[in-house]
Amino acid sequence: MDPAQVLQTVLSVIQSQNGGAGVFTIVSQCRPVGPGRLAKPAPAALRALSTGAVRDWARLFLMGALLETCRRVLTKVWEESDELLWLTATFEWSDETSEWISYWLSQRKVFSSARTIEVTSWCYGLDTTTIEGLGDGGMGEDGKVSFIPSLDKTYSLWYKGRYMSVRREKQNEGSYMRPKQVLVVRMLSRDPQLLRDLLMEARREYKEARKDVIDVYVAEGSDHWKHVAKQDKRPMRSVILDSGVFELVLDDAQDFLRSRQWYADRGIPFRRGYLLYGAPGAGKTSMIHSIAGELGLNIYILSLTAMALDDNGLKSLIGHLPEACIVLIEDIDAAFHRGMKRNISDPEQQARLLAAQEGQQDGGAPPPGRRREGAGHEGRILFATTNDYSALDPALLRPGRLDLHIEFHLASEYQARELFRRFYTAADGPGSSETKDVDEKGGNGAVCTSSSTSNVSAGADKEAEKGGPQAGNSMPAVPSEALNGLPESVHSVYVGMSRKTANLPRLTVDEVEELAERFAAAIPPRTFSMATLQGYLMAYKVRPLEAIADAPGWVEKRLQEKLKSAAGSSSK
Ligand SMILES: Nc1ncnc2c1ncn2[C@@H]1O[C@H](COP(=O)(O)OP(=O)(O)OP(=O)(O)O)[C@@H](O)[C@H]1O
Repeated sequence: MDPAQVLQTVLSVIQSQNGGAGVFTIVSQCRPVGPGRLAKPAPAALRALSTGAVRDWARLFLMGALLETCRRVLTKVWEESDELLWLTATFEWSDETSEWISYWLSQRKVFSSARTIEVTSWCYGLDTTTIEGLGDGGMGEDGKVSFIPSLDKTYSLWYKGRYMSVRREKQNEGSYMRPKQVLVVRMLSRDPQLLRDLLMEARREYKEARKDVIDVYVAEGSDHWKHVAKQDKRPMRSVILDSGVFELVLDDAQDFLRSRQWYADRGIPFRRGYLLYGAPGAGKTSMIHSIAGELGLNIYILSLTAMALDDNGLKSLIGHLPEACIVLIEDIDAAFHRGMKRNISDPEQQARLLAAQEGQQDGGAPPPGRRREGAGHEGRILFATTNDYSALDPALLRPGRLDLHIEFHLASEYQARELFRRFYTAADGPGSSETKDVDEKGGNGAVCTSSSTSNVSAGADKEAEKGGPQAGNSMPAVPSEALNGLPESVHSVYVGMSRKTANLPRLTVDEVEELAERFAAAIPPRTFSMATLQGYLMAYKVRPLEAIADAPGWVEKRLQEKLKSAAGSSSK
């Protein structure tokens, strides 16, 4: 028998048993075997449209509709109950708030007991967990590694007696279709205060853990600041400047940060810009880092030469800055010197944008979720540095753009003496106590006139830092003439000191003072940069007496080199 016929028969039987409830129709795709065709398909098709069949279709349809409705109702109820029962907060992974939560988590048991975790030696600005035994394994600073939540993994824990979950996941909502990562925190509670408490607690712990460090970010693309370094705060006293310069800038910046209302009342844009210019290696960058530490602000470095940014890109980057931070543009002359054409259209616009100022004013309102601190502490401070003041576009120098222009000079006698003194004073030794007042000091601080400095080749520093023939920790006998006139105690400290104990010689304050005087007397003022002097002393790390003895020869050699290079460049 034709298989189709067999099937047809079976189905007819089923249909008759069902009283016509289920109707199945088969249209044979097979070619008829015999001369006859498939037994009358037309009645089957007609049967499919019979009253019973229509009723069955309707039933089927109704059942489907019912199921779908149930599904939707349940989903809605679930969503509603979710809203009712849970608190949910989403943190952008690239935002600092995520770091607060990650750090807070890292201090909880959840990470020590988790079976899946992401480990990185890159600290994301965090000192989270130390794994013992990794200290010498090159895994992060002091063997510290960061534990961060794994992607798409949910971590559960209890907060103030409430169940809470944390999940790091990707969302396809990032700009330019880049998926963005978020940290989703959920709490089984109806009290939103709980979430605020968590946030405050996480922030407090995070800030406490980081009170001695600052973060450095660089611009990446037009909408992202990449964390590149975590630095210990540089003590103010380690930057030796002419009297009053550091204090002038620090006081001004502190005053600015406290004056938001003052600016608002007078309709003056809340911004402050400083231009540090002058000799290379004079301490411009060092001062900015130290001031950032004093103000507790992170540094955002904008490299205008390295990035092909147009107006919009720059605005967008500025819009992605936290409201309280330091923006640093190094070598601003390279980006905007006279006559140089950038993508950014007019110089006025350049200056406005370079001031890296209020997002609102430039139309670049900070996106939601950016850090907002107490109103009194908000404010971005711009530092721009240059070695070539005269090359700057006048638009950048107009009043109201970069408010204070501070000139940095080559080392004065005072600076040379202070450098020596601090170099050879043990941090915990007798010389570490309050430094004495020194009579001779440099200029009066902020200078707005043109620079009269001469540049020193950076190569000099490098050579000295490499150590040259004298570098190293070996302790040859100190030339006796270097000891002439020095107190006995000093002799005993240096002569025959073993390599092992040759960390930092113990000298009394007076002894260091005396040596520092002699060093400063050997260095002609305003001739070498502080970086150059530091490089020289590095080669005599634990040999201050030799540093003094060799200084005249070194100065002579350097001066001759300078003369030669000056003659070479003038003959060209
Ligand atoms: N005034 C200073 N006090 C203490 N150290 C200094 C001083 N100036 C320079 N140094 C040391 O010299 C090195 C270079 O200094 P820094 O980068 O701050 O100079 P700079 O003026 O920014 O140079 P450039 O203009 O070339 O960028 C650093 O290691 C720093 O510690």
